[in-house]
Amino acid sequence: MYETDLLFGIAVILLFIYLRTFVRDFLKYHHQFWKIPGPKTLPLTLIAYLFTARSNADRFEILQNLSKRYPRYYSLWFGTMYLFITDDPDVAQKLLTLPQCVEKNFFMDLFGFPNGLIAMKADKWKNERKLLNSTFSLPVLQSYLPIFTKCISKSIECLNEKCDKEEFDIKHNVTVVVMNAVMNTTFGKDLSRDVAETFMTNTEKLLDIIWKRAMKPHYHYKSIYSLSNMQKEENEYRKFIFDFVTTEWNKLKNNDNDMNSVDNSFIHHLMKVSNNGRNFTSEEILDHCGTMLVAAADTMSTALKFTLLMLAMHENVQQRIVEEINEIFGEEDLIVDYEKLSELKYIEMTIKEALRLFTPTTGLFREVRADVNIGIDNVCLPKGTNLVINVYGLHRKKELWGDDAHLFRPERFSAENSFNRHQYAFLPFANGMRLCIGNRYAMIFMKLIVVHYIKNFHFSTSLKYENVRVKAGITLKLIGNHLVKITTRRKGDD
Ligand code: HEM
Repeated sequence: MYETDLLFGIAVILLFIYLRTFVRDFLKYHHQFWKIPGPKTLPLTLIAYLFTARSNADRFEILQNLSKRYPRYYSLWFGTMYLFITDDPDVAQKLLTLPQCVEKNFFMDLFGFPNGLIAMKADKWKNERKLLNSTFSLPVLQSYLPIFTKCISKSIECLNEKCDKEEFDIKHNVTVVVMNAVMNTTFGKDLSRDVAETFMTNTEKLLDIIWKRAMKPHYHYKSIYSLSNMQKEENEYRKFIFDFVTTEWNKLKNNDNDMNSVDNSFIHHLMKVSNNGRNFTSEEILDHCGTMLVAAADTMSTALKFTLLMLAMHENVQQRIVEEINEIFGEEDLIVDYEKLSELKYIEMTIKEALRLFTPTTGLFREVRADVNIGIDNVCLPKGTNLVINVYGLHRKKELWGDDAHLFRPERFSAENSFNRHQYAFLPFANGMRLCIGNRYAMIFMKLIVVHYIKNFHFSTSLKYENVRVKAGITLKLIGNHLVKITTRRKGDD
């Protein structure tokens, strides 16, 4: 009896908190809510609607269908949150370039690492970003080329073991090569295969839990979430990553020799910034490094897994890449410096097309800090509105990409075909004020992987393009495995 009363009491209190927040926010936003198109359900109805969906993939589809039903933009209540969602490039451009929209919203607070660039509050972010830009300058990135090449050579040795055999999930190999490259350029350190995979597994699980929490409005309340098993799991994954970064940092900090040996890495460049007047605390250094590892690892491995799968499915594209490699390198062994890398235009187009269809980051989240006019239909968003740029929807819009928007066709990124394209139609790395700091890093590394892998192996798969299904998370996920078969590419195969 006592327990039932207690549970009833808790339920009443929670309902009260919920209704109070909802009524407060509803009074604040209702003028907009009625003006802007969107499902006019009460928040609880929409949540029920989303929850009756069988799976994460269905939920993602429901949200994407809403974008089709309300072209350009719409608004809805999600729990007690008022969301403004757009897949329109003009609106995206306006919002992503406005100082009033530089703040990340509540979803990004869940990411953690508050002193890292991704989740950092806007007031601090502006200066910090200026300082950190130097750690991703072109000379720094060019100096990473030999490191990337070494990691890729090791990866090719591992792939050789799978060559001319059965189909396998390329995920594991991609994970290891990405983690190794990122660890080397962050801490100047190699990882064993096991450690690389464990780090990636913890990262994926952490991001998965953050996403699940974001999708469950009752867990937006810290008091409720802290009682859940998800919170315990999240702590575990976070602790793994935090301990990992702390151990690496302590090793370097306590040993000058070690610090000198990593003079070509993010931590070294960060210390240079720190010694030049902006003294970072240990906490800030750990958050910056943790952010870089997590931000780089999951996004790049997602992008690469989809790119390789697309190559395996599109023989004609692979063939065109082989021709490009032959044109640029002839019969010589691959020695890929920055100039040669810049000449690999078709590989770049291929990666961009994979990033368009399978953008690792499906949405961008912001909070409006002062009332803003979105620049069309005289819509004004009040302070506090949560913005979502639906990048996945934007990248597949027929109005922007043509009737064949759903097809994998790298040619749409040729210079002539891109000439008239809206600057904000393609946002895999965001754009505007909080553009991804690692975008050039990612493109260099991914191009290098593709040129080496395709020079060495022919990719195929039994999977069919028309059966590819995805689900959203912090990064996009394929439903099923990235199955490929690789065979040795011999001279004359092309
Ligand atoms: C294919 C690979 C990548 C993709 C698709 C990607 C995507 C993105 C996107 C969409 C954002 C903006 C997030 C937002 O506005 O909420 C972002 C920010 C960021 N990314 Fe990347 N990223 C990639 C690779 C990398 C790499 C390699 C690094 C570091 C080595 C990195 C570090 C960051 C950081 C630190 C931010 C926060 C920037 C800021 O707010 O100033 N990313 N990334």
